[in-house]
Amino acid sequence: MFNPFKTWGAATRPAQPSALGGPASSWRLEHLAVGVPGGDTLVSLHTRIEAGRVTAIVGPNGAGKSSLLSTLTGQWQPHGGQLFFDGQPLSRWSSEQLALRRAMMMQDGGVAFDFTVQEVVELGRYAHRLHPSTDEAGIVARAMALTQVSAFAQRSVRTLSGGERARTHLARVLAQLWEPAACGGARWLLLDEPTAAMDLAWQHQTMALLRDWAHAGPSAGVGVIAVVHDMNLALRYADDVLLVHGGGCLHGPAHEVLTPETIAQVWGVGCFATQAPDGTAQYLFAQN
Ligand SMILES: Nc1ncnc2c1ncn2[C@@H]1O[C@H](COP(=O)(O)OP(=O)(O)OP(=O)(O)O)[C@@H](O)[C@H]1O
Repeated sequence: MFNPFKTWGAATRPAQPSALGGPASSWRLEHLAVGVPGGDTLVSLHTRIEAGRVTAIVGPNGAGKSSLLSTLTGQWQPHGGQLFFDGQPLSRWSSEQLALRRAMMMQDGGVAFDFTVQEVVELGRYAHRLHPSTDEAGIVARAMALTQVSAFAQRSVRTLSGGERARTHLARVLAQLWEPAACGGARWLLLDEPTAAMDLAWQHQTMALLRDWAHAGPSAGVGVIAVVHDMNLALRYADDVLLVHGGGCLHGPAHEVLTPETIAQVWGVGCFATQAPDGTAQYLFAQN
């Protein structure tokens, strides 16, 4: 049976020039089969994700979004196909090399020990311990200031609210990638529902910050891959959307993937387009 989710990927899109001026950095997913270790394959993907852009991973509960992230981070082995990071199979990268190039914020923000907020953010700098920056403390302080957790610096993360904890982990991953990697190449943020626990203002501040890191400012050129459930956040802040559904994916510009028709087909929710004052398309939803 015809399944559009298995036929349209971004694999044939031309490479974007790198905002860093170097060679384009990308993840290449070649017929990549993703699934829980020892379980069935959840989704197969054949596409390429490029740096200097925000890519939102969307899809229904259980579709395989977190599983895809776990595969991209190397925590889970692919069930099949190939996964290349900057042209090299992911398995050929050492964890030390990868830690200088990509930072991860997974769904469970719990920490095993009773760390303070500052200690959690300092963990982001662990990857740089052999070649520290000239201002390690300043990086940690600036990352905490950016996500406004400085006031909690000496509190145990276990005592924070869900949103405060999420902002602490956001500061951690930003601290990890604060400076361009000495080895060159773009830096990547892999984030699983970073805004899920955040209030309305922080959802927008976080997505705007991620977009700035991808597009503008001193950190321009960072690749951002983030699982999000909010279609309007994805429409407003993501360049591309990778929609995981029914064992396959759609990947392309956000407004081309997240059409009212596709949303109705995938989630069974009615969707009416409206326009924000800045011209951004946004949707109103109603159960069909
Ligand atoms: N460690 C695990 N062991 C067994 N099954 C798992 C495990 N992790 C996930 N699964 C199952 O794999 C499927 C995909 O899970 P995954 O977390 O990737 O979905 P998701 O798209 O991220 O969903 P959500 O939107 O609910 O976060 C689900 O059916 C889930 O129950």
